[in-house]
Amino acid sequence: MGLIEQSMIPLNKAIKAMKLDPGAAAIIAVPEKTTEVHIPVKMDNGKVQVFTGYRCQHSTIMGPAKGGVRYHTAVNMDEVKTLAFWMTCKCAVAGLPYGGGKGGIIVDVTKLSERELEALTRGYIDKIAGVIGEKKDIPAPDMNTNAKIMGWMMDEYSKITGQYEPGFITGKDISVGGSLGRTAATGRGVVTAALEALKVKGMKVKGATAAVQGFGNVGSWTAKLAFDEGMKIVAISDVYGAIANKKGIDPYKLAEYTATSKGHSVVGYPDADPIDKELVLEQKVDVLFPCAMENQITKDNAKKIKATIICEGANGPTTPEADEILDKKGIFVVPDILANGGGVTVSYFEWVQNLYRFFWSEEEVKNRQIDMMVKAFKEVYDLTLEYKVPMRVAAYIAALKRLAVAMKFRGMY
Ligand SMILES: NC(=O)c1ccc[n+]([C@@H]2O[C@H](COP(=O)([O-])OP(=O)(O)OC[C@H]3O[C@@H](n4cnc5c(N)ncnc54)[C@H](O)[C@@H]3O)[C@@H](O)[C@H]2O)c1
Repeated sequence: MGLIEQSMIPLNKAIKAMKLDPGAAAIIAVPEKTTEVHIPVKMDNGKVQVFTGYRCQHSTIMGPAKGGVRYHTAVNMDEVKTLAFWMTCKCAVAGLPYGGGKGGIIVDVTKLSERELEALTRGYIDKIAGVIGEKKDIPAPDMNTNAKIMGWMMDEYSKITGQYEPGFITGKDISVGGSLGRTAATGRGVVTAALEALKVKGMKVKGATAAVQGFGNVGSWTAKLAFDEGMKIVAISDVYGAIANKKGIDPYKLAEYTATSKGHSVVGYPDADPIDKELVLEQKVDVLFPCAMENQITKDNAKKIKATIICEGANGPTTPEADEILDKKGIFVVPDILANGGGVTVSYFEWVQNLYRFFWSEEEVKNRQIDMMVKAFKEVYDLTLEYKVPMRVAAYIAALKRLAVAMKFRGMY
C-alpha cells in the first residue's frame, strides 16, 4: 500500500464517524495544487545536472499553506502530497491559521559541494517563486534542510520580490528573523503530549520509564525534556544501533557523547549496554517515543510492543495494520498530527513575529506553545470519549471539524 492510500485510512474512519458532508470529504481528499519543477545546476566539474523538485499546496482553506522542504533521494510526488496532507491536518488540530504544504527535491545532499547546494536551493526558489509567499505558502526545514538553507531561500525570494521577506519562510537563524525556542519545539510538544497522556491514564510522571527511537532533532529533545520532567529513559536508538540501561540514560551526557562520536551515533556510549536496535520498540516501558521516521511500527512488530503509551514524534511511524493491533491491545497512541505539532506551532510564532517585527522571549514562546498543545490534546481526548474512537481518528475529527466549518463559510460546499 502506498503512503497516500495509508494516510487516507484514518481520514476515512474519521469521515465515517462524524458523518462529514461528502462534498467536504471530497475536497479534503485531494491536494489543491502540485507543482513539478526541473532545476538545472552548473556543477563544480563544469557539467550541467538537472534536478527534479516539487511543491504541493494540499490546502489553503484555513490560511496559507505551511510545510517543510525535504532534500532526499526518495522524494517523489506521492510522498510530497501525503506530507502536505498531514500538514493540513496537523495545523488544523493545533488550531493554527494555516493550510498544509510540502516540498522536496530528489537529491543526495552528501554528493553536493556547498556551492552546488546553494545553487540548487536558489534555483528551486526561482522555479517555485510564483506559488509561494508570506500569504500563499510558507516553507520550512525538513529532512536534510536547515537554517542555513532557509537563509539562502529567504535571500533568493527577497531578491525576486525586491523586498525583505522574512515572513515567507520559517526555521531561519535568529539573525534573519528566526524564533527563540524553535530548535527544541517539536520535542517540547511531544513531551507535553506525553505528560497529558500520562495524566489521563492516571500514571505518575516522576520515574515513568521511556524508550526513544531516533536521536536526531526530535528524539534528542524529546529525551532531554522527558528527562527534565523526571522520566527515566531506559533505551535509545538511532539508525546505527541502540543502547539500554535499566537505571536510566542521561540524554544530555549522551548528546555530549554523540557530538563527537563516529557518525554522531549513540553506539558505543559508555554508560549503557548495546542492544539490538529493533528491541527499543519492544521495551516494557510506560511511554514509547518513535522519533525516527515513517513505517517503523508494523504488523510484524506491533504484537511485541509492551508500552502503555505511544507518543509519535515522527510523521507516520505506525502503519494502519499496526494501528489496529495496538488498539486491540489497549495501547494509548498519541498520533503524530497531534503529538509532533509543536514544531509548526513555533514556526507559526516565528511568522507572527516576522509580520509585526517584534520578537518574544524564549519563555514566552515556550509558555504559549505549551498552552496551545494542552488545549489541542484536551480537544482530541474529549472527541475520543464523544465518538468512542482511538486518539488518531479523534485527531482527524478535530481537524475535519475546523476545516468543514471554514469550507462552509467560504461557500465551498
Ligand atoms: N524536526 C522537526 O521539527 C519535526 C517536526 C515534526 C515531525 N518531524 C518528524 O520527526 C521525525 C524525525 O525528524 P528529525 O528532525 O528528528 O530528523 P533527524 O534527521 O534529525 O533525526 C532522525 C533520527 O532517526 C534516526 N533513525 C533513522 N532511521 C532509524 C531507524 N531505522 N531506527 C532507529 N533510528 C533511526 C537517525 O539516526 C536520527 O537519529 C521525521 O519523521 C520528521 O518528519 C520532525
